[in-house]
Amino acid sequence: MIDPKVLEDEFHAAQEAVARQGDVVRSLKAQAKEGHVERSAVDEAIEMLKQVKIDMERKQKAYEDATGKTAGANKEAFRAAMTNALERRLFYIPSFKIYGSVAGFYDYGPPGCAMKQNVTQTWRNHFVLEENMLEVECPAVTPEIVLKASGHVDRFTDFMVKDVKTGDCYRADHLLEGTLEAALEDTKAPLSKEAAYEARDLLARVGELGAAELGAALTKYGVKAPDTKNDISDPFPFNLMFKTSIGPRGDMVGYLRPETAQGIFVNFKDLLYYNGSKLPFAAAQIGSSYRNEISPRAGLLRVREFTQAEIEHFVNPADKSHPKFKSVADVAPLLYSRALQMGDEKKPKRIPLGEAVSQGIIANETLAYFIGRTYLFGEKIGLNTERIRFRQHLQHEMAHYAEDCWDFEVECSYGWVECAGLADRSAYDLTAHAGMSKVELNAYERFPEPREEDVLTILPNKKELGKLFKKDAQTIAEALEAMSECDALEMQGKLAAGQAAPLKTGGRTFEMQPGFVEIKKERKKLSGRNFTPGVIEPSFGIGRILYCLFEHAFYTREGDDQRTVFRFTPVTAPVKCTVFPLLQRAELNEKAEAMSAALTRERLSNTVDTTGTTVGKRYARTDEIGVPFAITIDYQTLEDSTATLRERDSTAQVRVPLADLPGLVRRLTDMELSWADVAAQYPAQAPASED
Ligand SMILES: Nc1ncnc2c1ncn2[C@@H]1O[C@H](COP(=O)(O)OP(=O)(O)OP(=O)(O)O)[C@@H](O)[C@H]1O
Repeated sequence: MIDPKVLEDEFHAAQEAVARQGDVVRSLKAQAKEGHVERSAVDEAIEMLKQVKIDMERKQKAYEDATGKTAGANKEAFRAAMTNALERRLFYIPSFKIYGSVAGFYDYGPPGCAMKQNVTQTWRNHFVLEENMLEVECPAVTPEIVLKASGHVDRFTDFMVKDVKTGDCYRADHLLEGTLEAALEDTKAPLSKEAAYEARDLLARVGELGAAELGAALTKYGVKAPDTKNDISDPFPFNLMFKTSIGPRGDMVGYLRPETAQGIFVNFKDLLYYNGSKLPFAAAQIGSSYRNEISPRAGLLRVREFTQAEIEHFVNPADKSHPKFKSVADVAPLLYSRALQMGDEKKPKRIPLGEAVSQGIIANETLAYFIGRTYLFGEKIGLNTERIRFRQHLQHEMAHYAEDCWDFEVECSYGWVECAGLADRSAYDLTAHAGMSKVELNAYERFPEPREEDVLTILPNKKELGKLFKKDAQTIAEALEAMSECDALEMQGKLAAGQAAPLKTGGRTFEMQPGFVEIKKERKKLSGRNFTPGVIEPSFGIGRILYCLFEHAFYTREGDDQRTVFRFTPVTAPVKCTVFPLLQRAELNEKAEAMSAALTRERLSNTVDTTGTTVGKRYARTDEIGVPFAITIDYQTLEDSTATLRERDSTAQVRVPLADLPGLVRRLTDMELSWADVAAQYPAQAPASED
């Protein structure tokens, strides 16, 4: 195998050749304009540019195939150029900027807001509308008991280390990961075979290391504070939730929710009733979540307040088929299954979802259905489907109750980023909330035929309870009857051994003695059963998706003056159309305003640019925020009521009657029509110079 370093060097050399040839083309073009060189010299140089580009792409691919990474050095330059465009055009802005900003918080500016809204609305249409999901909106401030039940109060922690001199905080696992990756990639001082094996093994387990093991590893690999190279403290757990108090007395602890899902679980009983007590059904929530991330650094990818879009699809655990699975059975996303991750090649593979389920790669149809729908959603909003994959959690990455988990990962300059998690969480969440709230969170299933089964019965001895507990007896009897099977059997065990057993209800604890309650299993004929539904949870982060979309859409236009463009799909583009009066003349401006009003009536966001600068500059400005279509009003418009319509990516133009334009742009935006359809229907217009 060729040394990846050699491949990387070859790729960089090819990149430089492209840049040099780009300069040659630009200079020849300028000279040709002045008549100093023949046009054929420009064409020859452009042909040459194409060749060196093909060579560069081949070398980039060879490097990426050999290392599984996105080609390195230009990543930072690409990201810097893109974030520059995003921040300059106010897609997003560090929050509280005039006060020096606070890490992990961003404001969306006008185009950012519009895009976020478009992505969220597309998500709602694609999932909520399509599946008839029950959408809810719950408060972000959540009382402690809810998050105690879900496990967040005790376990929603990351290990943190501090710079011993400056007190700066870092995520311990991220520091270790960075150090291990650098050690494994270091071609100047390569690790021995054994050391590389150990480092790789540790890297795969970083997320599950306890404090002691993590601390030992940080010491062994000599990890220092990245900014100062000072020593770091031992790792210690840090809970990521923002704590607050509810009410003026300040004695009720609350947290800002770290995910929107819990709001759905606590409403399960009412939602099931709303759905006619029928399963399966799904509920969804879109809203802000809050995590006090230890060291948020990667822009929108890791922030402290972000929008989540979550689905909880409740199913009978005995039947996880999905009625619409057929519609995605032939969809073949890149699947990075456990087996492929452990295999020699370590590469994902396109596998039709029907096959993935029948071969047991994905645990069940419902989970696979959502994987398919997520893939189609990514495609719809304009993510590059070659840079989308679904990575299955390794066994040790999954919570003990989870049956199968896949991350929807999107490749960007930071590597593969988790943009959504899709998990079969079994009945864990509802069981946890039923246990804490003492409210039954069950569904009922009627059997096709009655059947005989062992059934648990709980018979409180009301006479005995009344004598001892007086007015509390009724509450105690009800709490006994509402016990889960697991709690009841535990109590039965204690009472049978002649011991007392505690019963917690309404914030108090009562001691149950033998004889207070009879707990037994009886054989009964049943026509149905109560059960705790399982849940399949697709959980999306809108900000991460948006960021990846920015990266996939950003490019610098061929050759000439390196204009930056976002090739957003019309569905997600922040503004759908710009209207330009060719020159600053009242009669042209008037027509432009009328066109803008007509577009607005079609619910198409649009702007009129009357700045009077060259058309080329105005096109460049709209390309830079990804506006897909532009209408130019010129003197011919005054004569024959037509205008030019330009498409951003091809820069092609057609001449269209004014009356047709709003409807046409509407259909293009809804992707009912392609640009090829439009070009076939209307006469081409020789493009005005874009210089
Ligand atoms: N700090 C964050 N900033 C932005 N989006 C986030 C953040 N944390 C989670 N998300 C989004 O919410 C989705 C679901 O949350 P989940 O709890 O599964 O994330 P996670 O596994 O904790 O993420 P990570 O491991 O990257 O911290 C993620 O796939 C991601 O898109």
